Amino acid sequence: MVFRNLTFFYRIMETGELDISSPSEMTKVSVAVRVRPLIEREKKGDAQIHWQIGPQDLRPFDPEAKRIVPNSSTYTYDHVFTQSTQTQQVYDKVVSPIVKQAFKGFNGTILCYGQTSSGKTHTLYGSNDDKGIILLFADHLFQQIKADETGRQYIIKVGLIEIYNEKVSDLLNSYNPIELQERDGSIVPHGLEELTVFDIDDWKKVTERVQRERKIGETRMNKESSRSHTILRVTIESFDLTSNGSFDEAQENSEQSPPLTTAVLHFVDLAGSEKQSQTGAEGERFREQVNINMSLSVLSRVIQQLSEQASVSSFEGRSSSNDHSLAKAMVNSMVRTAPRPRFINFRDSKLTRLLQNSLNGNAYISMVCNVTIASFEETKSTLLFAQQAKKIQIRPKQNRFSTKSEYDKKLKELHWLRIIQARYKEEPDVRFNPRNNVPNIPFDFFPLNPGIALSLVLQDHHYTLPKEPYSDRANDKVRESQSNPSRSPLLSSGPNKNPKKCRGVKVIKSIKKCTIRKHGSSRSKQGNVWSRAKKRTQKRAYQALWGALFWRETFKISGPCQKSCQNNDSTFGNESKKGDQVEVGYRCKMLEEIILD
Ligand SMILES: Nc1ncnc2c1ncn2[C@@H]1O[C@H](COP(=O)(O)OP(=O)(O)OP(=O)(O)O)[C@@H](O)[C@H]1O
Repeated sequence: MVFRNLTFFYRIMETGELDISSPSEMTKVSVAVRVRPLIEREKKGDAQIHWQIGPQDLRPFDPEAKRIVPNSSTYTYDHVFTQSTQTQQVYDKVVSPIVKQAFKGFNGTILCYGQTSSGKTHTLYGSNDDKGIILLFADHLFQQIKADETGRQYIIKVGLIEIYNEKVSDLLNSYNPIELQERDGSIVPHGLEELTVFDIDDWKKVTERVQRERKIGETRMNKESSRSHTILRVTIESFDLTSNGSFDEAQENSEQSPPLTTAVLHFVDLAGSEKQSQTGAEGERFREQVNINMSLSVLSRVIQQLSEQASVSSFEGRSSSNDHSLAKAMVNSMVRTAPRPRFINFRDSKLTRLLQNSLNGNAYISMVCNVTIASFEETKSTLLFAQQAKKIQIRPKQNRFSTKSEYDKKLKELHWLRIIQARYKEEPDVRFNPRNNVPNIPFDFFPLNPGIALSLVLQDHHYTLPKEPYSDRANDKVRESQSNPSRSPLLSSGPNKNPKKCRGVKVIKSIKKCTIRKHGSSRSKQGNVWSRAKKRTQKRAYQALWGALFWRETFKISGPCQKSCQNNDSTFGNESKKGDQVEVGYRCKMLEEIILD
């Protein structure tokens, strides 16, 4: 045990890298400090140098005496990046190990922290001559997917959450409000609509939107200061389709590659803490500043509580592995007297509530603390925060799914997405400039809600799936399974053991009805709620209209339904010929599932 720990320790000392090769081990948050170059404002103001940068540390520097402050503390971190470092180097050391783990189903969080104008946004979003982490991540992600020769399939979804004045909203979807709900002990952003991205071009379109929609404002310290915290949430789902869609066969290989894993990555761009005297904020800017500072001080408190908790549990860990009774008694008495926080104040701000799952240990965390050597107090405060964060212990778990129904559900989603992708590939403009008299539909109306789209398209008709909707290696498997219904992951075959009522035709809505439908109408008579509800309705109608056109082209109309399922009392499949049985069963099943969604 001692030997293993020592090896682990030396590996960190040698490489300076976070070791996340053995996921069951408790590990620590990886903390890096990035020093930005002096900016125009500082150069003009004859800024003085207050910090000396070492290979892995920073020390206070006396600009008058031109030497390190005697007897001062040394602040040491996993990595220290100097003014000349490009973000690519930051990415390789800090983010890349987390992304590699995400491909195996482990969550990750990359958090940029620092005072206002210290370089957080630059690190995440970059500039013309220095690509930011978000774009470097996308390159890495799609390269890795392309290079995967195991036949695994991936679904990538992106959402953008903004916390502005303690209000949480969906930045890519008309600022719809997001509610933070607790489900099975995890915090879920309820109401967040994630976009599916298929390639790097999609990704660039999303990040352009992010840059446009982020709330920025000018202060004395920064011309483009973030006025909100933004969290880019990326979900990577990966499937093993090598077993021809058969869950049992996939399970057999599950040790090396589980049939279905999912990982959530958060890229957090925090607004920087600010002093009113420095920024000169007034009115709305001042209100924003108060909220930013409040949520950051809660974050600091939470980080401190978690680090105290980690010290207590490491005492406990040592005491249990030590057999010497006197030493054990001493350590136990220290543990009893050590300050153990009764609870962690996650609920005190929306930011900490949203990051609760990650900070609580179920995610690999890397923090990039941005500083400038031109300021003493602000940089010291960031360095102290980073020291606390270093102590937090984490033990992420692999998110793997093990039930057949979860697997089948995901396969079906993958199938739908592939159809959309194939359609989109043939005609890239269709996603952004749909034709057929539909005015410009903003990007966030995609991917369309298949339930609404189908409900419109299927009003009078039944449709058959195109025979060859797409062509690539993994999709051949799906096609193969379609031609062999007994192995199909998507279609039900043979006599239906649990016949259900066909509800498809009954619940279909017309476009008109959909347009006038009001969401949240129970509270709709009061001010904002009404207009928000109206906005959503309008969006949904657009979505539906466009969806109808989209699907009408994708699916072939096979004429009005002549089959027994048109009658609401009948059960699907029972009275059809053998050849029809699968088709009708699938159609009805799909309708029922999607419309009730
Ligand atoms: N590594 C860097 N190289 C070159 N310029 C940088 C670097 N980091 C930051 N800057 C410049 O410093 C200024 C402030 O950076 P940025 O807006 O990223 O700060 P911030 O921490 O996000 O500030 P705020 O909290 O106010 O939003 C910008 O002009 C940016 O271009």
